[in-house]
Amino acid sequence: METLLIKNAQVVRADNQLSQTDVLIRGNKISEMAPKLVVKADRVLDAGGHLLTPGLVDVHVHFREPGFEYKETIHTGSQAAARGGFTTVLAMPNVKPVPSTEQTLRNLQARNVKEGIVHIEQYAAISANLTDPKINDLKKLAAAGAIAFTNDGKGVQTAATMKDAMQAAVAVDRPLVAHVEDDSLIKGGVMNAGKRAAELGLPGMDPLAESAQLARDLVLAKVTGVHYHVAHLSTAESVALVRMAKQAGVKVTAEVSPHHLLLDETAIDGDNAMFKMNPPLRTPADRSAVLAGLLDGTIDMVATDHAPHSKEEKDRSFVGAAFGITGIETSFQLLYTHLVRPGLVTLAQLLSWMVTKPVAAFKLSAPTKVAVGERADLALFDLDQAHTISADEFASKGQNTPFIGQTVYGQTLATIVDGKLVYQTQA
Ligand SMILES: NC(=O)N[C@@H](CC(=O)O)C(=O)O
Ligand SMILES: [Zn+2]
Ligand SMILES: [Zn+2]
Repeated sequence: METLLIKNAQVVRADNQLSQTDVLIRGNKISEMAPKLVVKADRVLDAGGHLLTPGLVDVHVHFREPGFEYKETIHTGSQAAARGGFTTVLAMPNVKPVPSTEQTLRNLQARNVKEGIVHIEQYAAISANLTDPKINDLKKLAAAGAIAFTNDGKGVQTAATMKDAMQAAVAVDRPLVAHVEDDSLIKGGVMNAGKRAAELGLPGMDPLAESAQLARDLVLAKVTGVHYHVAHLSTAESVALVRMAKQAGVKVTAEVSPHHLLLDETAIDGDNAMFKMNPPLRTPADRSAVLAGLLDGTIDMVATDHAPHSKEEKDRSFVGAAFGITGIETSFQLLYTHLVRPGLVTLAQLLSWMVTKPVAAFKLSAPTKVAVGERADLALFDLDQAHTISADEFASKGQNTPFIGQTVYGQTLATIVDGKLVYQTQA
């Protein structure tokens, strides 16, 4: 079996202390760890005293293939994931055709395996075209290996459809993931309704579009007993609802995106569609609330909602541009820089939100620690060297992020999947 020896790495222990180690990988597993390993290996990677972690896990990415390969492909999306330090991602079903049948799902899974350089789990759609009131055959889709079900991109508009979907998801013991958005409250809005939208003269979206549908779903989740997962939660009201629901014993988990943690509507510097995404950037109070929710465990994890679009689709005014920003190549770096470095959270906390919690919530096979016997899905990060994010460095086809130009720490030096180096920075 192939061996790879990683020399002189630092790993984070559960108590947030760093400890120095060499790591020997044999095949796809870690076979030995010790401060100094004297062994012959087929390949040696000098970690240079940098941070080695379990590969990051992102439960919310858009890879656009098939149907929208001009925005991203499975290959470029997974290269972007590796460049961000991610080794497992869960791909959203808003592609063409939407995986609503066993056959379309199986085709997509085969493509993920063939084209992907990281582990890609595939979501199946709740209903045809993400909009049909009648639900798909979730039993068949689960048997074919759907990791969970979602109509991400669209809210499930009626309680009847959501209740049916929850009951079907319970029956196959898979999570139901919700993009909560009540269309009747959106009214053509393109950013959060409120002060900034008024200043910019742009149509606003009522934040109740998120929380009102979430409240409905939490009641349905309580009654059906489903594991209900809230995608890209973004308002203070939503945090309060999930907090109450958890206290009431509802089986609910929630994710927040890096941009909702780090930006709010006051950052929108004009009619600049780099700041256009769904849900939109909210108020400073909402931003504080989602961070507080993450800190107190109401929100379980961070997910990027990596949503690449072409230059042309984002070069339009706010009203005409596509919703969504990329995120998988900058998320760890931004959160490390803005949350861990200033001492707001620990590295161990950040890794729990980007590895341990997503693995637990979605019952993934990905490793959650760097330890002997674990699958060798690993990432090596440079926490010391400053780096300025630039558009031309992305592996993703998408360059649509408002974080271009920011200086961050935590660049990925190397990423290992199943014991194989899939990404390494040029020295
Ligand atoms: N987040 C976005 O603004 N856009 C996503 C869809 C989604 O996540 O709802 C996309 O697919 O582009
Ligand atoms: Zn969504
Ligand atoms: Zn999404």
